[in-house]
Amino acid sequence: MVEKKKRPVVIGVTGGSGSGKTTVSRAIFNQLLGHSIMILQQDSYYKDQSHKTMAEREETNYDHPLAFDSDLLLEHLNKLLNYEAIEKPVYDYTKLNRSTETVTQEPRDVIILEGILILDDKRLRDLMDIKVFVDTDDDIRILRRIQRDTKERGRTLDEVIQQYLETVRPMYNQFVEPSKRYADIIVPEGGKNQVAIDLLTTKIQSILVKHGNNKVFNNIDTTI
Ligand SMILES: Nc1ncnc2c1ncn2[C@@H]1O[C@H](COP(=O)(O)OP(=O)(O)O)[C@@H](O)[C@H]1O
Ligand SMILES: Nc1ccn([C@@H]2O[C@H](COP(=O)(O)O)[C@@H](O)[C@H]2O)c(=O)n1
Repeated sequence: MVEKKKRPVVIGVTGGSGSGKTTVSRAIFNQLLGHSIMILQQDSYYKDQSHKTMAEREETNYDHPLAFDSDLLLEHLNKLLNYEAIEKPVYDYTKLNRSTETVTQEPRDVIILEGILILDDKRLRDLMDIKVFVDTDDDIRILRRIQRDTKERGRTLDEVIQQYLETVRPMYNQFVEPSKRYADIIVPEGGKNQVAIDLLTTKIQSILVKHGNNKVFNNIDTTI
């Protein structure tokens, strides 16, 4: 009998900033802990800005597709699909730049690709087995963002509001929300939507079997 070539399963999780993408991705990750699984965040692939001054970096539109090194992300995703390890970039929010360090990411059977603009890029979309859009009202998302950016990213309320009005909201309307049409599943209530998480994990397990990955692995590396 000819043995089927194994192929990892790719789940794309998108939605606006603060919608609950990370929470949903972690919920799926935790529910599939027995499998070989990883989360790849689009945020790690913000373009290198070493040639820019700090003032110039503050001017960057971080919600536009051109802010990301999508070619590198695509190259890495293709490597992971071939069961090759990647040197994942590390983003440093304090420097508004990619760090000089990289992290070795070993391939896994389940790849959760998470980020605001992953469904906007057809090349990435075409590699996904399941496309998920986490749908959360704008007012909830901005409130979450204010909390996160003032507590964890050292930004003032005025800065958060200005960035939201100048780039986050218009880019969401132009690129993120329209990408919802490509989603297989739209998840309201994000990580708290246990029915959606259960349905997704069951579907992932059935695709794993179809892709020749019917073994349950011990998760050696649980770093995200
Ligand atoms: N369904 C939910 N109910 C309440 N709080 C939530 C829910 N989903 C996410 N959060 C909280 O909202 C914040 C943003 O969620 P996160 O998953 O990081 O969003 P994203 O990755 O889309 O920016 C986090 O503090 C998280 O704990
Ligand atoms: N230097 C940066 C880089 C990114 N952002 C914001 O992050 C958001 C995406 O991440 P989420 O976890 O919130 O989805 C995006 O909306 C960028 O505006 C930033 O503020 N500064």
